[in-house]
Amino acid sequence: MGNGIVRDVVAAITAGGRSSRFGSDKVLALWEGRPLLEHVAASLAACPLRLLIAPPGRYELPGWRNVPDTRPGEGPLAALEAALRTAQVEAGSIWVAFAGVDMPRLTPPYWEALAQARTPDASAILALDAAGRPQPLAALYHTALLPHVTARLDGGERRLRAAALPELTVTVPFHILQAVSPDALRNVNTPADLAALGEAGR
Ligand SMILES: Nc1nc2c(ncn2[C@@H]2O[C@H](COP(=O)(O)OP(=O)(O)OP(=O)(O)O)[C@@H](O)[C@H]2O)c(=O)[nH]1
Ligand SMILES: [Mg+2]
Repeated sequence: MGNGIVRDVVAAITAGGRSSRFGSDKVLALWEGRPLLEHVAASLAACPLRLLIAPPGRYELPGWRNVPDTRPGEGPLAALEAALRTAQVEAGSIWVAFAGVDMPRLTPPYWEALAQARTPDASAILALDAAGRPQPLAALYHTALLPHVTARLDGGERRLRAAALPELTVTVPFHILQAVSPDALRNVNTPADLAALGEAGR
């Protein structure tokens, strides 16, 4: 990954959604001739441990370990719990780069910019979008958050933005990310979103 700055991060792509707005499985939808899943995976290819959070056997991604949901069908916050748990078991206390499958414009420099924003106290690093809102997908989460995430899930919470503790979260300004990785936060929810993605590198 570029200068290798995020080699100490575990990669996790969450791909267990229903694609209900897309109308067919968006994980395998093609952009520039390759499935969305492969674009996101390419942005994290340098991470030594790579996890694909999805139902067993649904997708094959060489070099990526399939990790089933601990709470199947319960959404991306539950998928983050599965990712943090596996990362902790395999690698101990560590950062996890957590990505949606539907963000094909993510790049290694995007993740490097988040990684550079890490501080000793922080447990989440979130990008700010153009409107200044923190983005819970395509973010870094530390395994230290696992008890908090589990407790929120046990309490009925399902929103991914409940994962980060505000006082322990670092945000990265939109303009910094836009400079190194244009349109990295573009998210494909509908076929129209896919058509509007444009061309890589622009
Ligand atoms: N592992 C796992 N991933 C999920 C789950 N629900 C959503 N995701 C993933 O979370 C990311 C963001 O979710 P959405 O954009 O809402 O995707 P989606 O749920 O497939 O799409 P909609 O049905 O249209 O909401 C995508 O990468 C999804 O695949 C789940 O229950 N388990
Ligand atoms: Mg959804």
